[in-house]
Amino acid sequence: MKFKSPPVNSLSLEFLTEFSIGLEKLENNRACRGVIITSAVPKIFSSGLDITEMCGKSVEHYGEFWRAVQEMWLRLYGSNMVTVAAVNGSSPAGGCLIALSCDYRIMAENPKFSIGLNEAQLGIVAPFWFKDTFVNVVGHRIAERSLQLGSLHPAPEAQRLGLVDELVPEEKLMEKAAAVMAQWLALPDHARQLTKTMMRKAVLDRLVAHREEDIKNFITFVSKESIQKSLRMYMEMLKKRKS
Ligand SMILES: CC/C=C\C/C=C\C/C=C\CC/C=C/CC(=O)SCCNC(=O)CCNC(=O)[C@H](O)C(C)(C)COP(=O)(O)OP(=O)(O)OC[C@H]1O[C@@H](n2cnc3c(N)ncnc32)[C@H](O)[C@@H]1OP(=O)(O)O
Repeated sequence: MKFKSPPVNSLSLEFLTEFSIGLEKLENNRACRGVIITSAVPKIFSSGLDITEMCGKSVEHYGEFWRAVQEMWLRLYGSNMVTVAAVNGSSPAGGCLIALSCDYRIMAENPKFSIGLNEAQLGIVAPFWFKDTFVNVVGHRIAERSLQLGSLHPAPEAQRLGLVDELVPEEKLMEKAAAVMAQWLALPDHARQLTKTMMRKAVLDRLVAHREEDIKNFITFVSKESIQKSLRMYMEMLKKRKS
């Protein structure tokens, strides 16, 4: 799957819906045992959740948007397929969540590309299931420091921390992703799938059990004037940085 929503592959409601439908189709296709996720937009894997979806919209819209974010994660993190992220550009916040939800992460070895859960920098809080996914990849201490600081880690640092599994030159990224996929697909599906479920079930079940509460929390949180102000200021900062 190649993300192609210029300029920055931000995860809008429409993008998330299409992504989830795409994953569902592949999941239901018995001929498909694995998926490599990458981007067709130069230098950007995904800029994370589309901030405009969280600014100045109705309570109903926030609820629909957050349900779509949850749905995408439940499908990807809970997928029976082998999932490999070929991270060919920067990948903050929700973009990082997508990579973290895969079975294996390969990143282009460009120090200008960064990845991480930077929510704290926007004045917002990564939800518990973002945090759980992160902890499952890098461990508690690294996740705690990185989340509190809202760190975006340049590719070499991301590899040192275990946030990505390996770095390769950008031109070799897809070749390497295909080799990793072949290695993972060499195992019997049932054994690999049951193992994956065993490792991820508790974290998936926790969101399933608290899904409606999580949506309510998101709506309450994002509707606060102080949070709206932080998000607006962040968008302005992005625009200023450009000019
Ligand atoms: C106690 C707690 C209780 C309850 C909690 C419950 C819920 C939790 C609540 C909230 C959690 C919400 C979780 C959010 C996770 C996220 O994903 S937030 C998004 C974070 N993303 C970012 O910080 C990335 C921001 N973007 C960038 O850093 C750069 O744009 C990037 C490095 C990706 C690319 O740089 P560059 O190539 O230079 O491009 P530009 O910066 O010029 O951007 C081009 C245009 O795109 C717009 N844009 C960029 N990112 C986004 C985005 N994420 N959403 C919307 N729009 C974006 C940018 O403004 C430019 O627009 P313009 O051309 O100026 O119109």
